[in-house]
Amino acid sequence: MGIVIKDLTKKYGEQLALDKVSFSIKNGEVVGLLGPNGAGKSTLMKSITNAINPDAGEISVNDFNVSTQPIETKKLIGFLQENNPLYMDMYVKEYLEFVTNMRDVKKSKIDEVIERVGLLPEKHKKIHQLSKGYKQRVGLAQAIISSPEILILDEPTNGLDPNQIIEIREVIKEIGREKTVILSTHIMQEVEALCSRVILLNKGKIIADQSIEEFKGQYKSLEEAFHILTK
Ligand SMILES: Nc1ncnc2c1ncn2[C@@H]1O[C@H](COP(=O)(O)OP(=O)(O)OP(=O)(O)O)[C@@H](O)[C@H]1O
Repeated sequence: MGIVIKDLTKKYGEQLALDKVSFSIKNGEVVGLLGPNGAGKSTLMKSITNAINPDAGEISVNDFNVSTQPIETKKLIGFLQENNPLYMDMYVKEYLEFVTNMRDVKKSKIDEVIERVGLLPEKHKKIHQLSKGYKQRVGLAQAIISSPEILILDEPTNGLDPNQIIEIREVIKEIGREKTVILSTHIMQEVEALCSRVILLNKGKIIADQSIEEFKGQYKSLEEAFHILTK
């Protein structure tokens, strides 16, 4: 059960983005995925969610194989993608209604999720009229609307103001009490606030995989660990 990844490899042309990456995540863990720009974090997240096809290796989610049983695995996962692709011409509610239709989710979840991610004051707007932070909330809303067992968030607080960062972190924290969460971020504070474990990627390889406590035992801070391990 959980997420099991074996020897995952992905190349874009000559660029090796993931190089035989292997690890497992137990259900209920909240894992921070860290690494410098271009380390392979988004590629890894897109592979787990079946948004791209790896060249080699295997991924299973709750014992379903991501490449051969995509329907089963997609039902288990909510995904907030990097750059948060949304239908800009739709109203917030209209878009979330579209998502509920696609994923076979009850319409009653729409109002619940709008409130949960703090979209109430902006719900009457079209998505293109929203500020970046509120667009990010719509992305988070679509990721959690089906109450997925696993939530994968690619830089979820990117572009948010400090107040919004705190609010969105609270939402993620609450979800992380019950569900499995993998999130990528460049903000070390965020990892410390939300995650119990860190997987550090560099040039497509895992260079560290341990608990926050273990990192803190070995280094002055998570920032120092990142700096020393990735330079
Ligand atoms: N569609 C693509 N075509 C070609 N190369 C790509 C593509 N997507 C990613 N890459 C390359 O793969 C490598 C890993 O990129 P990826 O986006 O997974 O890194 P990342 O860790 O998420 O980086 P960042 O922190 O900057 O978001 C990089 O060298 C990147 O240029």
